[in-house]
Amino acid sequence: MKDTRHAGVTSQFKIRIGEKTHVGADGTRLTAIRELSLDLAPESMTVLMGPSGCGKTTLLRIVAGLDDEFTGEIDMPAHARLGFMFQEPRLLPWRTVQQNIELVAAPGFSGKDLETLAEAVGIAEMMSRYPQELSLGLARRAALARAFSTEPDLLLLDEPFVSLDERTADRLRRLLLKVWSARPTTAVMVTHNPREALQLADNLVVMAPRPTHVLAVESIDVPQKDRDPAMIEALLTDLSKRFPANFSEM
Ligand SMILES: Nc1ncnc2c1ncn2[C@@H]1O[C@H](COP(=O)(O)OP(=O)(O)OP(=O)(O)O)[C@@H](O)[C@H]1O
Repeated sequence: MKDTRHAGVTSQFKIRIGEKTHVGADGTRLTAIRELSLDLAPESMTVLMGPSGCGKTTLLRIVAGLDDEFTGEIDMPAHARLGFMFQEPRLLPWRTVQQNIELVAAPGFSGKDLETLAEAVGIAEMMSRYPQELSLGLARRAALARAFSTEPDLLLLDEPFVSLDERTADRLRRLLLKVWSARPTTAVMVTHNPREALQLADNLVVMAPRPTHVLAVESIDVPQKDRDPAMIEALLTDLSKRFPANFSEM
């Protein structure tokens, strides 16, 4: 499944940020990122782990093209399609789940593709419902389906499973791996949950406090489906010794 990934292959996504400074309404300047360089391995899951407020969302917003007030460059193929999944599902309330997905789906995404995806993420029965009729867990499933329906070249996930109960979060992580393995795409995810990071990441990016940059990139070579709790705990013990600010219990 994952043998389509080639860690040695040149990245199509290169992030080079000299500096990103936020300017508050009162003129206060706050530098969130300084000298950050990161290449995303093709069809890999890159997970960003950094102290609270270090600049992770700022980084995702820049990569997404939502913020262009920075020095540096984001190198990606022209016409690369981006998919997003944020903490808030951000579904349009006046459209059904199906309409929300169809609105952003890739041109070649057929009705059959939609059916298959809805089935895979467990929302087949919910397609004619409106977002406010869904629990947060179901709304996140819909958001996951919407993100994949765009058939993205780059998928950006900003704490997609935060504030869900652990069982629901775990189910959603499995769903993410399932749909992602069926159609591997280059992905970047932000999380505060070290176990989640170790369960999902091919490459784990250890980020410095603000102004943030990359402290280390740890590759986890064992396929996600073969990682058991004992292995995750062993990795976590090792990382929390080396990077206590990023991997201590949160
Ligand atoms: N639009 C903005 N204007 C001013 N300051 C901002 C703006 N957006 C973010 N910041 C500040 O920049 C810093 C980095 O914010 P960011 O949201 O990127 O951090 P984060 O690592 O994603 O945080 P968290 O871990 O809490 O989710 C924070 O101090 C934040 O308050």
